[in-house]
Amino acid sequence: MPSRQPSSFSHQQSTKHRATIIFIVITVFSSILILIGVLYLIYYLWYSLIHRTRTSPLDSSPEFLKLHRYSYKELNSATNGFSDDNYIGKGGSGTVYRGILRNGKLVAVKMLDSESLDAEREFQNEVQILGELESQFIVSLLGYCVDKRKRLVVYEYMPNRSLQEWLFSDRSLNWEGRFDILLDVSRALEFLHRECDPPVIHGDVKPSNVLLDTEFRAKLADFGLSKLKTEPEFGVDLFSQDLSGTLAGGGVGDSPAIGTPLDSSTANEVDFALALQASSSSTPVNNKVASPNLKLRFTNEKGKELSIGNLENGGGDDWINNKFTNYDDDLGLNFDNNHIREPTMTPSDDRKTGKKQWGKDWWWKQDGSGELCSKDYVREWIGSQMCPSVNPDWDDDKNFESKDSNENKPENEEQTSWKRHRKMQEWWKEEHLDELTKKKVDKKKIKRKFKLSIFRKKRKQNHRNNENGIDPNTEFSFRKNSKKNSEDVFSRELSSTTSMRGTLCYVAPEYGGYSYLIEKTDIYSFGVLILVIVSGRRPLHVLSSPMKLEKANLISWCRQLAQGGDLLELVDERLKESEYNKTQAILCVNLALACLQKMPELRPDIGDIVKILKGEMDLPVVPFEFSPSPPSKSVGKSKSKRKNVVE
Ligand SMILES: Nc1ncnc2c1ncn2[C@@H]1O[C@H](COP(=O)(O)OP(=O)(O)OP(=O)(O)O)[C@@H](O)[C@H]1O
Repeated sequence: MPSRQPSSFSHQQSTKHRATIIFIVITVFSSILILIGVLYLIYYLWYSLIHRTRTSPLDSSPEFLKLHRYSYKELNSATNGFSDDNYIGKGGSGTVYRGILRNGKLVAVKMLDSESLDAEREFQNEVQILGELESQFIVSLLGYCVDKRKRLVVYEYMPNRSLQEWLFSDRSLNWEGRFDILLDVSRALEFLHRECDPPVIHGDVKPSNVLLDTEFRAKLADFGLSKLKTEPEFGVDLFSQDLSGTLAGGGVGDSPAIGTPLDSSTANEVDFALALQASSSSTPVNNKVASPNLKLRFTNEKGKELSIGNLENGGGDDWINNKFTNYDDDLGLNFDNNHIREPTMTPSDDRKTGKKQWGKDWWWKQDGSGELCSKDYVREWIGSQMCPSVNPDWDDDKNFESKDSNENKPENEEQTSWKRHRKMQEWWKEEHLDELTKKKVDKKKIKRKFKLSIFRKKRKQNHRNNENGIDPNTEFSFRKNSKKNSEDVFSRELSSTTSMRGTLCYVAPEYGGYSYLIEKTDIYSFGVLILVIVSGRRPLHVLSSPMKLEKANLISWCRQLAQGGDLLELVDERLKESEYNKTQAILCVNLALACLQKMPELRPDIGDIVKILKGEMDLPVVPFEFSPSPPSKSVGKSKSKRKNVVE
């Protein structure tokens, strides 16, 4: 009996021990489970939070719902991992690849540059606007992909790529093909301006945005910069707002020819963006005039500096030179210094005439010997972008003020340069502050828009690109992250501005940064497109001899010819090798002249353009500034429209 007691005790002990172990195990397990649950919950909350911020706000918008949403995996396999073999081209906002979807459909996939805010905006624009459009003249948007930070858009594939690739290469388009393309683009614009409600302004009409299908019918693409014409913009009449009562005679009918020099009081009223185009007026200038505010410098073959012109305001040239020395390279312009001679007109001559020449009439010099070159063109344009009153970078200059005031000390090169820079600012203030105030521009907003530093950075990058052998025959596109590869004509970022849109030479003069984008802005670009299609060359293109510099600016050259030359001189030499429709070519050039008028309201509207191209309507009266006969009011009032067609 006594021997049983210890055994029962040990049994009790072991049961208790087991229970403790089970309890501990259960506690540990449940704690682990609870911990895992809590961690999962935290992860889930974190993930959904992150996921939500990465989802495009447009995801729930009706346009998105209508469009097909592709997965990144799907597009990745369609393009074979975005392989080089499928690479089509690079634009200002992304890279385009050819792809084959699972259903066998051929598509073009554009991968937007993910780092850029502009890319996000362009993505939303493209999807919201293009996603809504259905027309045989507009490239179809098939779908999109949003994957974390990646943004992709899927378009119908256009086998013959862009018009640019046909116009500026060895391949050639015959006259009929070119004319049909013009008609198609005009119908695309007619659809956008007249059939869409609200109207859509494309904002970037140019050859690389005209895509060609198998039959070489054209479709307008790239709505990244496009804009819906919103309510407050209806009826906005930019020019009558700003210029009425300031131009001689006040009304349009009595206003001077667009190209006629204005006196200094009226010149202040002209939109500073006129300089953007540098599309000089057709009015010949009898005196060779350098921009009174720019001393122009070139280097001859031996590296010796040629100095052209003087500075009324004392400087700015070094600054401009330092900053933009390579722009002629960037534009692919070769200079034959023999063409560059000293202008005979000095600033004092300029004062005598009482006319401000800046931004006007400076490109083309009547006697053909004092032409300025594209460097000046770019300088003038750049100058127009550098609004000192609103550009934070100009403030740096204050640092040099003390140095400037210390006149006893000899100036070093840097000081001289900055002094000129400051004078340039003052001049700019003088020239443009009025306009800015008149337009009630929110200066803070503009300050953000004119980020010179970004421009400088980009300029350096572009220069590097140039050194790396990238084709310098380029168009300047006001877009971010332009890194097209060497086989492609690439766009270049000049500003981070949100409203500065379009492509240099194609953008209308009134649209210089912050004015309204209106239908007539597209009409201007269409005018440039006509000339480019007819001539088969870029709007700004300087070749070494035998082409003279006066022909470098296509628009100016066309305006010159309109005043007494043969418009058919503009026609692409490749077309001249065989028969082409000369009547149609003349009609096109005259139509271009009408579209290129500086006053937007004088440009024909797209409905009329389509009718004119179809032969259903006569050309409008050619602006008397382009008339071969001396400008007179009676010409403008001529009853016979056809008589005014320049031939
Ligand atoms: N749907 C398409 N089908 C075939 N090729 C296309 C299509 N879309 C674009 N491409 C090609 O890809 C190139 C790049 O197009 P993208 O629209 O990105 O830039 P871009 O129009 O050349 O320049 P930017 O964006 O600066 O205006 C075009 O020049 C064109 O040749």
